[in-house]
Amino acid sequence: MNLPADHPSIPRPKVGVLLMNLGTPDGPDARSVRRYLGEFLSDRRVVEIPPIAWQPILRGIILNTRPKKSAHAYGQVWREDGSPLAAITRAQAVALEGAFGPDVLVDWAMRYGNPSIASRLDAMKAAGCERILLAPLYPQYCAATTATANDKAWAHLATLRWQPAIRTLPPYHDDPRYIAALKDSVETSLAELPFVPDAIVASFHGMPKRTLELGDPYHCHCQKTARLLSEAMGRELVVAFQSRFGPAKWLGPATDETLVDLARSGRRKVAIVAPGFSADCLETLEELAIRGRESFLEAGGTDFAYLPCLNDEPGGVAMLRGIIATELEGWVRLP
Ligand SMILES: C=CC1=C(C)c2cc3[nH]c(cc4nc(cc5[nH]c(cc1n2)c(C)c5CCC(=O)O)C(CCC(=O)O)=C4C)c(C)c3C=C
Ligand SMILES: [Fe+2]
Ligand SMILES: [Fe+2]
Repeated sequence: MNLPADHPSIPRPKVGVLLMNLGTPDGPDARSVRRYLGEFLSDRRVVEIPPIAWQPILRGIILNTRPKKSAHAYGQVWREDGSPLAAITRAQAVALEGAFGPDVLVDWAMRYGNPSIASRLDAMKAAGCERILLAPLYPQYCAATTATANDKAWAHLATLRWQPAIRTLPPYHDDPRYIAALKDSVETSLAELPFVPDAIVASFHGMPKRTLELGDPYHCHCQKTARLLSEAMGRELVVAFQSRFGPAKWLGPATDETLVDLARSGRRKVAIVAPGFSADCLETLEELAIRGRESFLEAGGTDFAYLPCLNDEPGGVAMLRGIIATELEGWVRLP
């Protein structure tokens, strides 16, 4: 007798879905930020300078100057339930609990800091998960984000005698469900504004230009997301790249300079959205919504609005449910 693979009499092992995001300090204080930045900026996927040259600069200069400044910035956006990035990623995991049926556990982890990827993989194994979907929550693939999150999981799996089966969530920069969720979210936010923007900026996190030249698809993925979102909305979007770090040449145009140029060229009412971030975080809430606003208004702009990320809003959660369900095919019977 040949039973179909999804026959109800065939027992199914438990499945884990691990949402992974970048990471964040444990507190908005210089000590915690120093520990976090030390781990983050020592990752060779993030700073591609040989350690012999980079570590003295990192330990001797950056970790002695940046933590105080960054801690102040984190303090401006910290919430009762912690760092926005961690709190929102946790809320996304909670919102997805039960979404794939009783045999699928959903949990979350951070590439740097806590909760660590290793500790959550261990918890999933202890709960009986024999199959795990690693889900780096980056719509656009970048070696400095997607690949390093997966690397960290592989490194832990390398220590296990009995490994679970593993799949990874591919980048979803051009998935129609992601583009539709972005369009709905942006249009809903725009409808609530007290002004009609002259320009809408789509700001993506930057990266060194050299990584594009070395073949990282991140820049192309960002451009494609922006094009598809612009087509879906039937409106022009101004693409820019934020969060420049260090002296090397980064992808451009830079968001801060773009905002100033827009104000000076007479586009005085601007809305800005950050489609590359699945959750609001320091880079959106402080760099865009606070500092971006200041520099735009100082340059002569009159109205500025930061439009939130998809976060744990129903549209964003439904999109995550859809793209994750696609990857679970054959592993679970979806409710
Ligand atoms: C969304 C994609 C991201 C890419 C690509 C990325 C690349 C990248 N980032 C740095 C340096 C820093 N990034 C920082 C914060 C930060 N970066 C991302 C996402 C991407 N980074 C997020 C979501 C966050 C926010 C974290 C939070 O806690 O809210 C910071 C730390 C903040 C600070 O001290 O100002 C640094 C530094 C590099 C070098 C890089 C290279 C490819
Ligand atoms: Fe970053
Ligand atoms: Fe920043």
